[in-house]
Amino acid sequence: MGDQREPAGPGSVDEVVTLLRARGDALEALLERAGRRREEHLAHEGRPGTVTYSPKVFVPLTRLCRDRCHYCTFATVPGRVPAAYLELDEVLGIARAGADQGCTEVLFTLGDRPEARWSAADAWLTARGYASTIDYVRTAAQAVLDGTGLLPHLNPGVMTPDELAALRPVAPSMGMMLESTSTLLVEPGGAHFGSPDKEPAVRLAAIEDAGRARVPFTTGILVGIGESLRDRAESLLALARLADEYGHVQEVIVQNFRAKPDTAMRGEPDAEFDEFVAAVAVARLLMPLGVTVQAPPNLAGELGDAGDAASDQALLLRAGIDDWGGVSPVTPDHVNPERPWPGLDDLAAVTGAAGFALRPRLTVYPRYQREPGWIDPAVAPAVGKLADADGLRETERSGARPVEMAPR
Ligand SMILES: O=c1nc2n(C[C@H](O)[C@H](O)[C@H](O)CO)c3cc(O)ccc3cc-2c(=O)[nH]1
Ligand SMILES: C[C@H]1O[C@@H](n2cnc3c(N)ncnc32)[C@H](O)[C@@H]1O
Ligand code: MET
Ligand code: SF4
Repeated sequence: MGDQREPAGPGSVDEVVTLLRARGDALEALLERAGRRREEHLAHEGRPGTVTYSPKVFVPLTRLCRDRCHYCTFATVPGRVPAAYLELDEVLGIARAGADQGCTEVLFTLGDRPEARWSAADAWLTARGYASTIDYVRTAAQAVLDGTGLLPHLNPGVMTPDELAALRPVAPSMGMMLESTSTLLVEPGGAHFGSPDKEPAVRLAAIEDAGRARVPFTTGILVGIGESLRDRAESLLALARLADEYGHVQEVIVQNFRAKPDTAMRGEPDAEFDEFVAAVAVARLLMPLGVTVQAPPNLAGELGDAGDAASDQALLLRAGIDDWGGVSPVTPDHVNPERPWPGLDDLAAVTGAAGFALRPRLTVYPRYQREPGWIDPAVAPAVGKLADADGLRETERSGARPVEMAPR
């Protein structure tokens, strides 16, 4: 993987900020550059003309969390949930429903270390003999592997080196968003005030630890949480450096937080989306070849307006994404529950109209399957059973239909 880094262009923070500001003709030029870089990336990976997604189910193992991110509606209090954690049979029920629909991924997304804050979480774990939330994640992921053959992707927040090592045999990939390198956000009034796990130094160190542990890793940034353009530039540069140094960053998610209607950007929805699209394009330019750039399709467009979603999705494709992330025929996006998944036919149509074939993939990307040392021997057979010859997922077996490609 070592030689994949080419000078992708913008080097200094100032240059990156200028690109993030691009609008009008400058934005058009940026999108074209990013599109060319995506073609280069896909050729480098041996899958030209292919945009992927992961057919998945979402397992919100616990919605209790020790952090208090101001944008998060996922985290809640013990009184509002039937139990602190899902039981193993509930997890398996969700995974089996996914298997029936051709899914290959079980996404474990959960609150960070809730036992450090909530006695209900601590009591639940203790009663069942688990030492920590991460210990229970390991058991639940193993149960999914054994019971369904689906592949766990683990997104449990900050992990220590010991925890990464413990989880590696039960999941071919893990992830954690950097969110932002902005230290101001952790100060009073900031979106991360009261969230010790969102301290930028802690997050950067955890992503680095995942690299040392050789865990194929998903990370990314959240756009529009009060960070400045300079913060955004520094965040993307930091991720590019980590990807370059350790080679473990399989994908970078650029996720848009949509500011609520009563905040500063009210009345400028297009400007807001252009700003997000510029961030996507800049991510593509900065990342080494081999790093997928992902944007979720369900956060595009005005809620309930299919045409608007389709045109926003088309813009994301122009900005250089090559993946839509996890899409579920079974479970909602529990992090953004008001935003339903697009139908696969619609997503295939948008992707096809842009000149790409939409293909299902596994949680772990093909290059980590090809190169030795990335996937733990304990979980490698489960990956092998689901993978096509090229390391993606066979289209027929996933329930997704092949798409006619429009001329480019
Ligand atoms: O449905 C979602 N999937 C999310 N995913 C899942 C992602 O779309 C896929 O699981 C990965 O691409 C692996 O296939 C994340 C995965 C990570 O590792 C880190 C953050 C996220 C964030 C989300 C999210 O907000 N909603
Ligand atoms: C799982 C990931 O989802 C993102 N996340 C959390 N809350 C929101 C929201 N309201 N809108 C968009 N993304 C969000 C964070 O980046 C987290 O790491
Ligand atoms: C629901 S948020 C995703 C997982 C973890 N709590 C984090 O913020 O990183
Ligand atoms: S750490 Fe994750 S689950 Fe917890 S409040 Fe923040 S975004 Fe929500």
